[in-house]
Amino acid sequence: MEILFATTNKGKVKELKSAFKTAAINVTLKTNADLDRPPVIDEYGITFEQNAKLKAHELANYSHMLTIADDSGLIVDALDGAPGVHSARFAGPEHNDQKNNAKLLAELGGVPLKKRTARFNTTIVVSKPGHFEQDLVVSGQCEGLILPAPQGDDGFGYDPLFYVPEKQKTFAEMTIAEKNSLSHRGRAISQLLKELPNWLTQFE
Ligand SMILES: O=c1nc[nH]c2c1ncn2[C@H]1C[C@H](O)[C@@H](COP(=O)(O)OP(=O)(O)OP(=O)(O)O)O1
Ligand SMILES: [Mg+2]
Repeated sequence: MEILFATTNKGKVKELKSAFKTAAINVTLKTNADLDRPPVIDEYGITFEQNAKLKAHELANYSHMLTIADDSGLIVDALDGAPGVHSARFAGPEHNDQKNNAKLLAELGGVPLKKRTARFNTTIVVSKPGHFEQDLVVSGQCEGLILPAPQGDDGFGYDPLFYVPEKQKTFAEMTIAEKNSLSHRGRAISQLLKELPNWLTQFE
């Protein structure tokens, strides 16, 4: 079976591919990078689910493929839940991972470690062209702390600042398999793998 992962984020692709491989799921995963001039999605939703659906539906319509989309973000308690659904564009129009991390550290300047609690959320939507009312929606969360300085070189996005107390490591200090075993995205993917076979039967 061929599925489109409607994303431009190579880090997400590595994690989903690794999880599918571990679960021995026999799926060929394509991404936006495999399409000819894929649409750029305006993620104007106010929830992760809305944004995941915007991505899944536009790319399903464009590709005519069964399509998965992932909308994720970091929810920081001391910032009243910011950056949340705005995590990708936290640093403004010229955002990138480095600028987003710098902005997060600046906003949390002077906040002691025990008040730097945060969680990641991933919401994944699976859409079949022509059947959007039957979307499959799953989510996962992971609790952690925002460190005052980056630690580790792996991963992407806010990974070097996101510390998981049980592992005494940031996401950027974990292998993909270890991150998937406890991360927001890993948990959402586990739920997806549990629900997908039964969800697919309604289209047989
Ligand atoms: O596991 C993660 N570890 C660290 N950072 C993460 C993670 N997961 C999402 N993030 C960051 C990346 C981006 O700044 C924002 C999500 O934004 P989000 O719109 O979902 O993804 P994106 O724009 O990078 O790719 P796309 O929309 O094409 O799937 O949060
Ligand atoms: Mg995005």
